[in-house]
Amino acid sequence: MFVLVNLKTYPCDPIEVAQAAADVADDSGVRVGVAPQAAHLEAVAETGVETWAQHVDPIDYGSNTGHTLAETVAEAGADGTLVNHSEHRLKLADIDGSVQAAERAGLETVVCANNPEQIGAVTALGPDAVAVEPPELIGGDVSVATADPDIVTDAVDAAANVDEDVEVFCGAGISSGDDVDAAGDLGASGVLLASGVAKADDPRAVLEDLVDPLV
Ligand SMILES: O=C(CO)COP(=O)(O)O
Repeated sequence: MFVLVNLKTYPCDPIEVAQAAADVADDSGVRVGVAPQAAHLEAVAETGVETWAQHVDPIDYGSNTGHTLAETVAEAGADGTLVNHSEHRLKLADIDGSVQAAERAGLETVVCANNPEQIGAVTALGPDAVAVEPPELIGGDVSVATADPDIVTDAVDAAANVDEDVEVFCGAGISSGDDVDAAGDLGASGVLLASGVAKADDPRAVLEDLVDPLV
């Protein structure tokens, strides 16, 4: 299982979380990544943690203002990028362009989607993974695997029907090792989470609990 922590724009210390995630990954052997804001990518990558961007734009070098270029994200030390997060939704053509830009720059890709139908559509674009995150459960305290297990199993089936090589993650409301375990039982090979770590008083303790069933 891959545990990918999206820091969004929460007012946490990205370096503290990144250092804790790097230590927890080292100690447990579990794959743990951190997705900070673009301005924090370089500092987060310097901790040694697997570092992910929250977004890249469907652009190339040149006359683009206020955009995020995949190559610059990779040079800052990122290993991968989210695309089409529910809080940064793109048109299908732009999701395709962002995935292509990420691949051009050597970044791994996780394309997010709201439901199994969208998972099928974005799987066809050939990312490394897709992630189903029901928007109504994001930021809540009930995990998607508990609140709506069918969404996860249907997403796994929808992706497999299009391309069995594309991994399926799930996210929303995940905050404990039990939630990670339940997601794995439903067929997910990774989880995306944010508030459970970013808003925690002790992010290191939450990270340790998240990986506990995987050790
Ligand atoms: O959007 C998410 C991860 O990208 C999920 O957020 P929460 O973990 O806060 O529900």
